Amino acid sequence: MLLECSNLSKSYGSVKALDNVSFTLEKGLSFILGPNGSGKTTFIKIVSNIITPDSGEIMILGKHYLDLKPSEIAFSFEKTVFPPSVRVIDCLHAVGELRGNDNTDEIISLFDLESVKTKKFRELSQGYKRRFLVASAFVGFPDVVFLDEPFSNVDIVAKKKMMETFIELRKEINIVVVSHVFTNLSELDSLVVLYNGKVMKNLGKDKLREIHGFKAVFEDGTVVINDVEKVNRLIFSGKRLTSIEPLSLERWLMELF
Ligand SMILES: Nc1ncnc2c1ncn2[C@@H]1O[C@H](COP(=O)(O)OP(=O)(O)OP(=O)(O)O)[C@@H](O)[C@H]1O
Repeated sequence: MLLECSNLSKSYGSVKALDNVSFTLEKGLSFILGPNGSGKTTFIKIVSNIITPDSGEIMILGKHYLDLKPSEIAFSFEKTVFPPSVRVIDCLHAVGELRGNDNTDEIISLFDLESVKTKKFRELSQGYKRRFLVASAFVGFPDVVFLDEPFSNVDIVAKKKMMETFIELRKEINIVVVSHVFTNLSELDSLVVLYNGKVMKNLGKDKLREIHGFKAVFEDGTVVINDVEKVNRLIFSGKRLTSIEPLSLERWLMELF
């Protein structure tokens, strides 16, 4: 197991941003998903020690989360700003030195930063800034990387490439993506869905692969998911079936809300 979060709570005044949240993440590639205001940022701020929880515990790779060293855990935040005049390549080298393993060249190649490596942070487009911030978390190949909204401002081609890179890297590095957008859900090793500060779903690899089937909609608005007997019963009771369509993991997720 990669991460165990137990009874985690954090309130801002009367707002319960995380309300007694417990979940587990498997090693590999995981997503923590949720709509705006569900508590995702609060969680990543706690893990990165920016804020302290009111109660609860997080264990990562068998250690208390605050006991992990910079060579073991890394973060990419949505709103991180690097010094504007620092060059991409110099910044990645500095991170590599800090983590005791400077594999900047490999990172530049993995995240397609070759064309901008000599540019200064302020010269990067929003999409390249995001790619650079995400890439910087992987320098030195820490044991686990937390990525806050890694796909924001990234075009669809770069997003696809980034996701392929995550899928490739997960054999060596545990990756936790915190996001309100999702992709390739069936390839994940675990998924947590947060909603209003609570865990709505926590699924591992096997369950994620199981979510497929069908969705039947009846004329009176009744929706039946993956229940052939119920569909038969409703048809026998005289209800008219208006549509039946395949159910994907993405559709299943949307049905939750
Ligand atoms: N510093 C703060 N002070 C007061 N309330 C806060 C603060 N930070 C977050 N909140 C509230 O806590 C709740 C959870 O916020 P959080 O930012 O963790 O959600 P989120 O899932 O990351 O949302 P988003 O996707 O919009 O970034 C929201 O109701 C938010 O308004």
